[in-house]
Amino acid sequence: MSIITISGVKKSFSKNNYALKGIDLCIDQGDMVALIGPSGSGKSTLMRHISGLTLADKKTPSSVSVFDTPIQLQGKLHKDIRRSRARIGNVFQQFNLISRLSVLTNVLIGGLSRVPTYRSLLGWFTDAEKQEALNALDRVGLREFALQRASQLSGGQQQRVAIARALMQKAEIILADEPIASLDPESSRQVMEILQDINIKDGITVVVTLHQVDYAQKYCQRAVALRQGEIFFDGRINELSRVQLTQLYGTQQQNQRPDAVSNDQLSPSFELTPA
Ligand SMILES: Nc1ncnc2c1ncn2[C@@H]1O[C@H](COP(=O)(O)OP(=O)(O)OP(=O)(O)O)[C@@H](O)[C@H]1O
Repeated sequence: MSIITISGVKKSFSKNNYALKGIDLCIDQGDMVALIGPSGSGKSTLMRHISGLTLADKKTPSSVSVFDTPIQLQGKLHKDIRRSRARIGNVFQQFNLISRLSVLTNVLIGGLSRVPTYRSLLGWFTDAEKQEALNALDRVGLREFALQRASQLSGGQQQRVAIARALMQKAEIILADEPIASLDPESSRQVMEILQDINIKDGITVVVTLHQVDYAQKYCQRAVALRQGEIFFDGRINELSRVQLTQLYGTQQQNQRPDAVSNDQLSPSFELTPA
């Protein structure tokens, strides 16, 4: 069953310069999808359309829906956007925590949409909510850090707190935009394993943008590859051939960030289907 449906999405930030050139995409409930492609291919822009943080061009008919409820229609936010957003957890490259607050409070904030407004304004949380937040921290292996300030945690730990916050939110979809871009390999592995764990055990749909193709191959079943604002590949990741990867990353070398994967960076350890 399709849980995210994107149809006809075009986005230009300046005249005749399209970041997205008409995207049609369905993502099924329970999928773990890697959104890959060279720097500037439109991955973040597409993710932001799903959460309604960026609006499609108004000139073209387009829609983005989650759970059959529109997020945006023809470039206009839908009136029920708050309800839909409450079901989507966002994990960004920049960890997006409130650094002066404790780890526990940051996780509790994930549940704010479910508590009465007066309690959320006062920051009052029940024992049951605190226990739930501690359980979420357990899932990401950070229970013992609950009372520390978020700013005292490493980048990888902060990213795991952001995932715990999405669990507390009871998000049914997690959109993770470059969650491991600034992390070392060990922290990257931990973050990806946690995303995989909650995808498998909790059935949470995960869409993750990645620069590192090897992480996509290791943790995701499906890849959607963007190139110059268009879908270049959509299918099982083990069907993405080395030739296709060369076509994908070989055409926009001049636009790539230094940390983005390039042809000659493709590690020999990649298990690619022969072309
Ligand atoms: N707010 C913006 N204003 C102007 N141009 C933008 C804006 N956001 C994105 N773009 C442009 O849209 C295109 C797609 O950018 P986007 O960030 O979606 O690509 P990406 O694939 O996520 O890249 P990266 O992997 O480097 O994050 C790029 O040409 C970018 O410069």
